[in-house]
Amino acid sequence: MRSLGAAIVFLVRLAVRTDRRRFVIGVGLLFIGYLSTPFVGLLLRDFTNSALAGAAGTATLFAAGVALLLVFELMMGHFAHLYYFELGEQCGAKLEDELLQIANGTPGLAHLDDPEFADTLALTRQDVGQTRPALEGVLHLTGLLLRAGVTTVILAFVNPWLVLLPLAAVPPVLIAKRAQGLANRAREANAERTRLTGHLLELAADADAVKEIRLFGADRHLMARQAETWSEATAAIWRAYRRAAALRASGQLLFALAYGTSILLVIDQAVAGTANVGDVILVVTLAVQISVQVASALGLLAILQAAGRTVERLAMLRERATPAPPGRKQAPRRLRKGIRLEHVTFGYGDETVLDEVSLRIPAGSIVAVVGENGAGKSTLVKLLCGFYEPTGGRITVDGTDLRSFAADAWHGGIAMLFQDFAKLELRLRDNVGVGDLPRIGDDAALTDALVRARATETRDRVPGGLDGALGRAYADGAELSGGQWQSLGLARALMRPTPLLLALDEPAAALDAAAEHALFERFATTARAARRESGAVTLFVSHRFSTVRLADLIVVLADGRVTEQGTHDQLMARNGLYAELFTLQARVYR
Ligand SMILES: Nc1ncnc2c1ncn2[C@@H]1O[C@H](COP(=O)(O)OP(=O)(O)OP(=O)(O)O)[C@@H](O)[C@H]1O
Repeated sequence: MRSLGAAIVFLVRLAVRTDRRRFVIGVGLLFIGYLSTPFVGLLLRDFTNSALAGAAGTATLFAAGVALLLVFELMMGHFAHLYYFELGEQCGAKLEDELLQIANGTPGLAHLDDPEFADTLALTRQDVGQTRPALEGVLHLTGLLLRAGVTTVILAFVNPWLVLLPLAAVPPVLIAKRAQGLANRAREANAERTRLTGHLLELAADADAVKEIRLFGADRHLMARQAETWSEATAAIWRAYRRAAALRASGQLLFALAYGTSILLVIDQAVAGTANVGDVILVVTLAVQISVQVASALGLLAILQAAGRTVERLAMLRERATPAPPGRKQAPRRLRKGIRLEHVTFGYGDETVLDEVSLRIPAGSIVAVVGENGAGKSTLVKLLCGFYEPTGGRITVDGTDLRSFAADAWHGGIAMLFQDFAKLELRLRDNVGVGDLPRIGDDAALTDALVRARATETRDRVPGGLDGALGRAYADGAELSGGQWQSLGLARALMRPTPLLLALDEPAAALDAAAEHALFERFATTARAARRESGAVTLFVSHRFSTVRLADLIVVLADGRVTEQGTHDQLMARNGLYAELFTLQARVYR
């Protein structure tokens, strides 16, 4: 019940905050409509009595009154709907906004890696689509309660015992609440399976995955797994639904008993002469109304209980979201000394990924990070970008702890190409221009970045050039190769005029050898310009040693530790892992 109350308070507050005028008018019209219904019973009673007394004129007037009242009730409901429908949609949009804030307003990425947070976020996003029905549910339920109040008063005038009839609606409501809880628990217990089912379906329909899936003949296997998981999940959920339906039916049976008893009571009164036929018609009409109301209230309660869960989830997300504290420092405009990692330790969960990493990266230097798969190279880059905070040690920029900078300020100084760069299916201008939003409309700046990223050929392939659309999301969107998408990612990174950190995580992974060489040449030119302008540090992760050897400092990571560092010549002379890997690659590519 507490979560139900919380949902009602939450939704009413949200609606009032969103549009008070619309709320008041919508509620007013709806309640007027609801309150008019019981009076239909009174008019029917008077119609019956007049007809039986042979007063045809009065009876006709009452009959017309019934018709008018019914039309009035319908009209009020219709006009009210226009107001609260729109309001419900606005409330949903507001919650969507809040969820985006929660997901993006917390600095770093650690919260998104937390499975509980990610699951709750996904579930809440689904549920937010139900905001409008939930708000409608609150309004209708309140209307029903008001109507029940008026009905009770009218019934009390016929026979005081009849006030118990609306109360007889309470047990079915409580039983329905239990039934809904049963169904909810079953859905939650099977949420993992339901998610897996959805994922397997998406995988089978995903254009990128489908090639390999077909080639390996794995489609049947995946669909069989999907069908198996789906039938397991649905069997468990349907079992719970069947039990919930049986419980609800038992509640409704209780109400039907009360309904029959009250009609017998008033018929008995009529036989004894303490009530007239009109009273019998009145009670039958009101009892029918109550039974319809009980059925609608049960449906509304189910919606509101789900809304209660959403409110709880939202509260959990709000609690976990930690916006950056205000008053943090601004990042320097120019690097003077450089970046230092002092005994940096980090892990995504319990497992340590970086272990006591200490490094000095002087301002203006070009650093290459090498190491085997899973050694922690990308993680190191993400820590330098401030997406995660070290669990031990610290990273300093010109002597200042990275944690003390405002996240936005530090990100503003980073030009980054991620290993899993984003294929932003937007107009080409937006795809590249988001790298430096103030210059998104500056064709010269965009072209310069495309030239430096060697992406002009890609631009020329896109119908409409800078304003052409990219990707499958558009009917006329240009589809690009992996390397072409990456070249746009690089152009995006190069949009920033004076970065402090230019970071490229395997920039050449999708390029051929000639393109890689040309890329590094241009990259070195950009790095030298950035070094002059802002003392920028350039850091790149690569598995290609022909490129790596050109760096000022090469860092070898193994199992999350720095095992070697120095220039190419120093590391070759050391004859360690670097020398071994370099020689191996040189021999293969000779
Ligand atoms: N978001 C994440 N959540 C949990 N574990 C992660 C996450 N990202 C990476 N890891 C784990 O951290 C370890 C280091 O990953 P990282 O991507 O830093 O390696 P890498 O050296 O860049 O590898 P590669 O050369 O294959 O790109 C791996 O064991 C990986 O499974």
